[in-house]
Amino acid sequence: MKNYQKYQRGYFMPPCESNRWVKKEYIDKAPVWCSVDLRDGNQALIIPMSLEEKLEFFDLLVKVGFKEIEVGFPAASDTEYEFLRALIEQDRIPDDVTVQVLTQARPHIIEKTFAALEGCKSAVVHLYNSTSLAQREQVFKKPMAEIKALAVEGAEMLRDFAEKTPGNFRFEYSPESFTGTEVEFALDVCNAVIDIWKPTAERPVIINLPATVEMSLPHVYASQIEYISDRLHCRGNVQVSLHPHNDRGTGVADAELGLLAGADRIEGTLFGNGERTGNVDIITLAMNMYCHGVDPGLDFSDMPSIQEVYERVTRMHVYERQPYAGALVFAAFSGSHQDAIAKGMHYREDHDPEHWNVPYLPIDPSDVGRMYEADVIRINSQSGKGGIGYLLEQQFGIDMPPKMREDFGYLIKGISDHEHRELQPKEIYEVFCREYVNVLEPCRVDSVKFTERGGMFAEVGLKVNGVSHPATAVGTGRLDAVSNAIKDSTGIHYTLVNYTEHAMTKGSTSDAMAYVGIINGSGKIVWGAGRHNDIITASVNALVSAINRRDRVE
Ligand SMILES: CC(=O)SCCNC(=O)CCNC(=O)[C@H](O)C(C)(C)COP(=O)(O)OP(=O)(O)OC[C@H]1O[C@@H](n2cnc3c(N)ncnc32)[C@H](O)[C@@H]1OP(=O)(O)O
Ligand SMILES: CC(C)C(=O)C(=O)O
Repeated sequence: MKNYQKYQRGYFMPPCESNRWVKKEYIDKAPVWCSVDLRDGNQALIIPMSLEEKLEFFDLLVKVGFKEIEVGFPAASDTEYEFLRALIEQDRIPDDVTVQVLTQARPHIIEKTFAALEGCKSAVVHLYNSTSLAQREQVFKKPMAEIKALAVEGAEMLRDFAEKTPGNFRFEYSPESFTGTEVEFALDVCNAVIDIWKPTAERPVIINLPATVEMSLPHVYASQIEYISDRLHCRGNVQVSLHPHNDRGTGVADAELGLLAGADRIEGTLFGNGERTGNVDIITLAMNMYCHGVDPGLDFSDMPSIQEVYERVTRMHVYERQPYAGALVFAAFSGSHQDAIAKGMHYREDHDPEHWNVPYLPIDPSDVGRMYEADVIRINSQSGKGGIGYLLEQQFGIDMPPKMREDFGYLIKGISDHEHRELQPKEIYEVFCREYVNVLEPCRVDSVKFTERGGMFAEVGLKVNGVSHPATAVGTGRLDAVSNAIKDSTGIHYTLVNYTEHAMTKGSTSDAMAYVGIINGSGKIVWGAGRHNDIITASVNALVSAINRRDRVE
């Protein structure tokens, strides 16, 4: 990367300190949200949305709860124009939703914009012109005064057209390329526009300060916002709006620090679609507030359907690691994360079900329509006993003793490692059943009869390789008696060290599951499990399974 000297910082710091925002800790109330998916998002697509697709997306935005929606640039194309006409003529704009349209400061474009708005009950008309040093020098080739005049003339045209067009119109002005504009100049232009529009409490004006291209660290942007916000004319009747892009990957930080710096409103898109690296992702912003306990005023509780519509109509793909929405953002493959999540979920159930504080999961996946079963604990060679055991417990009601979880964990990791793939819960369950449960060859017990004779006496109908080995013995309990009988009759050496059992809680079954651990001839612990609707049979099967598996563990 030898060409770095080609670049220089192109932003402008405010002329005096503006950093009160630093002392604020978090965003304590939702801003006014404006979706620009149908305009900025749309103008960045390889194939812009069709009219039908825009209608479907509009309905989705309304459902999510947006009250301000930039529906397009009606002078740009027939589709943009017709889309706004369809919204108006088909009466598809709910009373509590305001549509917004974008226009350049050019008479024929403004005229066409107002023509498209005919019959619209209320709208925000959004005027922009670029004010940056680079655009003044290279694109418009005009000095500051002429650029300001362009804004002023545009503002006057909007005012005049609004006066003669029926409807309730509010105005928005963007000094486009704000981040490359001298801050005092941006302020001067914005104030000149405000002076023309004369905002009132009933008809406030929006001043939108876009990070058209992100050029600085987010704290610089925040300082610029605070400087301007403090000095705007009629500030009480002006909404300061932000429109961050994401060129440096810090669009969300721009928006958040900008809100701390005094902004009232955010323009952005779902999943951060938009020009180049995109507009700020409103889902991330809203969910960041949500997980600080602040109501964002937007509803993302059915993220999978939102994503489905978005991907279909934009032909974009939601990245697997996209905050709050990506397919993998709640997934834990690694053992220590899974273990902590499993323990955290149990802790929550037992101690504080009202609140969420589960390690590694900043929000409860079910709040955005994601499933614990499918989305959280996922098994591959990085996984551990905690997660694997938790998965079997949650999905199949298998609650192994801790030491057996370890044994099974290594078995599953090994399979995933050798096959080099993720294992699905059902496969894991099948391995568990195949490997441990009711392993009844070469030994099997077909019948047991217990009587009390100075201890528990067992008569065991034992078969080894299909040959009957009737056996009897006394023990301290039923399982001990059966175990002694098997040992005496077969000469197999082992020590029974662990026994647990539980009723199966998943599925419509009255089965019991029993687990037995024995120490084999090499001094290693070997596990077996037994499943049956009779608890004694389940426990005998668990013992026999462990005995039959004893040579599998070296
Ligand atoms: C940062 C943003 O996202 S801004 C929004 C950008 N979005 C879009 O541009 C999508 C929609 N745009 C379009 O469809 C077209 O550009 C139209 C219909 C608006 C205009 O089309 P055309 O006039 O054919 O072409 P074009 O956009 O190249 O016009 C450039 C001219 O407009 C001027 N211009 C550009 N922006 C503005 C503005 N905001 N206000 C006034 N004049 C402007 C340029 O200086 C240039 O002037 P010149 O003809 O004297 O050289
Ligand atoms: C029109 C303006 C707000 C814009 O889209 C931008 O600056 O990115």
